Amino acid sequence: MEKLKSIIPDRIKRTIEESGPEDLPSTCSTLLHWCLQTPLFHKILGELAGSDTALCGKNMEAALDFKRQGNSFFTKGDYASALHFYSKALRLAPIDAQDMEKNLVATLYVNRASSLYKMDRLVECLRDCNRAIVISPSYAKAWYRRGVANAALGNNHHATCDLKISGILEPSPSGKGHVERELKETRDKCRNKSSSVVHQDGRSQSCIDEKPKMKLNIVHTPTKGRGLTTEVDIPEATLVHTEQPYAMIILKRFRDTYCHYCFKELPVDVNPCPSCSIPVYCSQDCQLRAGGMFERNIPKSNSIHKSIPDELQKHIAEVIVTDRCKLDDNHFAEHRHECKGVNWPAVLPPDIVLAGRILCKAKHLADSFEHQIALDLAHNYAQTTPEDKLEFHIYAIVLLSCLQQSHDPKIQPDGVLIAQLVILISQIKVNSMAVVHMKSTDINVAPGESRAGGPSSSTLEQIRVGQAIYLSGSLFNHSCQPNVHAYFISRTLFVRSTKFVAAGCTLEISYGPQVYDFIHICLCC
Ligand SMILES: C[S@@+](CC[C@H](N)C(=O)[O-])C[C@H]1O[C@@H](n2cnc3c(N)ncnc32)[C@H](O)[C@@H]1O
Repeated sequence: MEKLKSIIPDRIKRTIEESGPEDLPSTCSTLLHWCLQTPLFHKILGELAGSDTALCGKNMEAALDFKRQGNSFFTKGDYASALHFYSKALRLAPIDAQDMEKNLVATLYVNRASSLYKMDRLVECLRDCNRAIVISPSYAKAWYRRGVANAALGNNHHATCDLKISGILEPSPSGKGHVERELKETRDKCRNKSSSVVHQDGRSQSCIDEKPKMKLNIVHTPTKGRGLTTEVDIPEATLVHTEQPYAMIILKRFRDTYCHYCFKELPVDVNPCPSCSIPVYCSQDCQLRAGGMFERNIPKSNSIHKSIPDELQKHIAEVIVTDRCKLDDNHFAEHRHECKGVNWPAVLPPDIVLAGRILCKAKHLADSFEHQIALDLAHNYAQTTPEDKLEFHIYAIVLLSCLQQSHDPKIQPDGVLIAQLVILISQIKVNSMAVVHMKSTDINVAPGESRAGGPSSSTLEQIRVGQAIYLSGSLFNHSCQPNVHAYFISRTLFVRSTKFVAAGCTLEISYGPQVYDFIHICLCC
């Protein structure tokens, strides 16, 4: 990109660097025209959006190689390393690929479930069994592993059903004998103990249902543009605002450790995107919310095996449904347009990929690219540095061209659309919030000094996991002596008062220690 920037003719650079918002359709159109005639632009576009250079797609050979390494560690009893390699294989395995006669992804989930079982991670083991069963409901080994894990958890009724199904589906006589023995043991245990059901999906219910009781009003302030107030007095520690993001993106360095949808730390049984190798999620639920439903030929439970009795068919249907979340019709799957295996979603800066998400969401809501994509947010394009103006232009053209090539050929980059995208990028710079999560790390001091059975102390660290646009939340202005504090739980923004705020006072957060791109006005500064 730097190379492309360096060969832009000076006269085009100058008009862009001196441009105001009203000049954008013309400057964007001029730069687009130059790009389209420049071989380097087409080369860059080919690398970012071309299918022959796509590195972020699925890769059967690499997946099989990781699977072999996983199997080798499993055989040696190194279950943590086996789990690591099965997860790597899952990230690359094509969803419909067969490995011998079984679906490769389902096999990998069962192999990983076996490692998790050995590591005594039974809830995670059950989740992986469920994932395998959703993909291959007639996979005897998946039902067997599920039965054994349920038995270990004391879910005796589920264990018995799982093992009975496994026994019916298992083709080999020795395998059937093995299942029979396990079933007998489980039945014996059932006789001696009462059954307790341990939650199988391990998804925690959200504890974030608190809603603010007041309405926020938009006011025009003399020095800071629009701001927010309320008509009532606000006691200290009152929740004044909650909001879901309009669009959100994880930062590059947290791609392997945090869920790309809910931004929580990843569990050991990560869920990869079924269609590309970039995002990983903490659950099937998050994966579906981010990527939408990938239609596959999942057999109806009653067609799995004719000799399975009705009560077990019911059990199969319940298991298959466990991992499906309900999405409303208007739900926008924010990663869907990015998962074609091409490189741009992994390579372009998060700000720009976020702009792509907003653009595609606007298209999804309006069902067209012809409608305005601009959001009702402040921007400061006029005050932007000349270098940034040039950069916004280049990225806007590159992003639109990538989307046209890899997502929707109906997108036609022209001066007007590119100008809207340049403004959108400026709005993201001014309004996007750093999504910060707290992480506690246990610290053990010298061995003799630590308390028995636990760490001697822990530190609480703020981790900036991602970046998001909250349409109302971005109306909070900055103060060095703020009266409200913004924090995040998963994707939700919460704003709470830190002191008593009298009715009519503007509610202001601290944007944090940074170099502000506006003339910073505070009573205290
Ligand atoms: C996230 S927006 C806040 C909402 C904005 N005032 C509006 O009208 O949409 C950030 C912008 O608000 C203005 N702003 C916020 N706090 C300010 C402050 N303490 N001093 C001056 N301008 C401020 C700046 O223009 C800044 O770029």
